[in-house]
Amino acid sequence: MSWPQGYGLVTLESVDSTMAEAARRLPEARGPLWIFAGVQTAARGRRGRPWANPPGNLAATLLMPMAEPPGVAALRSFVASLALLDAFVGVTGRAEPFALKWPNDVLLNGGKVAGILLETLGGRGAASHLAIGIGVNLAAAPAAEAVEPRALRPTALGPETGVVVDPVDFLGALAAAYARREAEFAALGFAPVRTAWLAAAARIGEAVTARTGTSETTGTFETVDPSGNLVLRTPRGRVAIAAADIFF
Ligand SMILES: O=C(O)CCCC[C@@H]1SC[C@@H]2NC(=O)N[C@@H]21
Repeated sequence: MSWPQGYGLVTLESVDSTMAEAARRLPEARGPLWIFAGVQTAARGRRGRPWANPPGNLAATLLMPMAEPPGVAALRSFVASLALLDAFVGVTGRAEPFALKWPNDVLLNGGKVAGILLETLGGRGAASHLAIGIGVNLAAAPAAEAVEPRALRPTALGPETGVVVDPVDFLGALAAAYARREAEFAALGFAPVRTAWLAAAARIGEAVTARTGTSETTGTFETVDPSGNLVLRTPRGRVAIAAADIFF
């Protein structure tokens, strides 16, 4: 495995959550650090949901120093989802079964194969680090009944494609892809990331529903704007949504 220069790596057999481990390692964190675990006993997903982590799946968090304002740093969820897409294409040799779902899920044949959880950490007043947690269903997916009623069907790379990948090998592909995408983001900003993300986006031009805690908005998925917001065309006009769960 060729590991990207400047990125540290911690490998753990078992941990509660690589997100919790990232928070514990914050005091001694210097540059970007990947934290990989073979097993997680208390993995968490977006919006406080539990995340199933059977053995053979990838669980990792990238702890990144964060120099920009939170809104810009958060665009790394698009950087990370593109890196995941690159890694999937690299290990399978196929691009067409994969797509990206706003804000940062990766789909395989329309099912969810990977999720990303972004958290800010540290600092007094302003956060000093970003923790990018990545879970990939390589070997097994949770049962459909284990996810929310309208959520996408979970799927896993091995059972769906016949491509069996060891989590450590996948991490190598992901870390290399992330380093390339991060370098592009640092040099050129969000524009090329946005263009590449939109080229792989699921359901552009189709009706989707965005659910925030209290309300739902249904509209045609037009684009993702230069701030990373989801843009829906609705009977009331165009609506830009910063954070929501999307249902197809
Ligand atoms: O809800 C989602 O789609 C995001 C899932 C993120 C899961 C990963 S697994 C590695 C890291 N550790 C955690 O506890 N969660 C993230």
